[in-house]
Amino acid sequence: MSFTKKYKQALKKNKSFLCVGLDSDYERLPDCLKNEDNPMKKFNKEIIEATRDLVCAYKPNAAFYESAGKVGFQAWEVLNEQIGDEIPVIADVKRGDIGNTARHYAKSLFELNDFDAATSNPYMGWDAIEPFMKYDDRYLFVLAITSNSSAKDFEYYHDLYKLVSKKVSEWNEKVDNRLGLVTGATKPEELKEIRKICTDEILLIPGIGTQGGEVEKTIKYGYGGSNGNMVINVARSIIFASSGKDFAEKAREKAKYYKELFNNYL
Ligand SMILES: O=C(O)c1cc(=O)[nH]c(=O)n1[C@@H]1O[C@H](COP(=O)(O)O)[C@@H](O)[C@H]1O
Repeated sequence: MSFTKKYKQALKKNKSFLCVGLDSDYERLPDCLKNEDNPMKKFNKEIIEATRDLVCAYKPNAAFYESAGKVGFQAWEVLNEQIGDEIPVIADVKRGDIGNTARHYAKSLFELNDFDAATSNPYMGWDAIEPFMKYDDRYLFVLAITSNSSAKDFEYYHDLYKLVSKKVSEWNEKVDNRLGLVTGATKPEELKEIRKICTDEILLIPGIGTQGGEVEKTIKYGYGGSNGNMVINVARSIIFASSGKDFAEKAREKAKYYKELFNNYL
């Protein structure tokens, strides 16, 4: 099933714009898991089981898996299986490279690992994106305005984030609307501008929770098309809500809180 279809089904079933970020930092895993064969795998399993009816997507960020070495690679490889067929998985890898190399990134993410979507840095332009689009049921989220303070170094220059949004909207005509944008929740006014350009694209919106992003404005400005088209990511505030034995239970409570908070502003 395509990313878009899976996303829409999960949205409808769970009535939630929440995406749980599986940024399972090895150093922060609860002590009670330290004796497991693979603590990261077990942690993810518990978090997924505790939240799967509360989300429209999951977003694991590759950095946390790569930095854990073998344990991390093993945990990365089983994510799709652990999550199952009903919830889409966005591999946050921010890949962007010359076409020949990008082809291998796409193969790794969409063939070997079978993720539903990925993230990409658009700095190198269309030929860095095209190889991902050869997989005609997959989706790619392109960075437009990021949540960090140094976004100002490049992303505002000549309104670069708006140019990226315009390009994505243009490209979408040739790739059957399989490109979306990443727009940080810490920058709601820019999100509003992006939504004017990309009226129907799915927006991946990180930055709520630990980074202090704006919830009310995010929902107000981010909602697009007939069913909202937002994937609002929260990672640390949910998955590390407790470092005790009740970590999964507390993660569920937090996920429920965010799901309802988002829905209250609709
Ligand atoms: O592409 C992203 O997901 C992303 C873009 C951005 O502008 N800001 C941002 O925080 N992210 C990612 O979103 C997640 C945010 O995690 P928390 O701050 O713990 O909720 C991390 O995986 C970041 O790498």
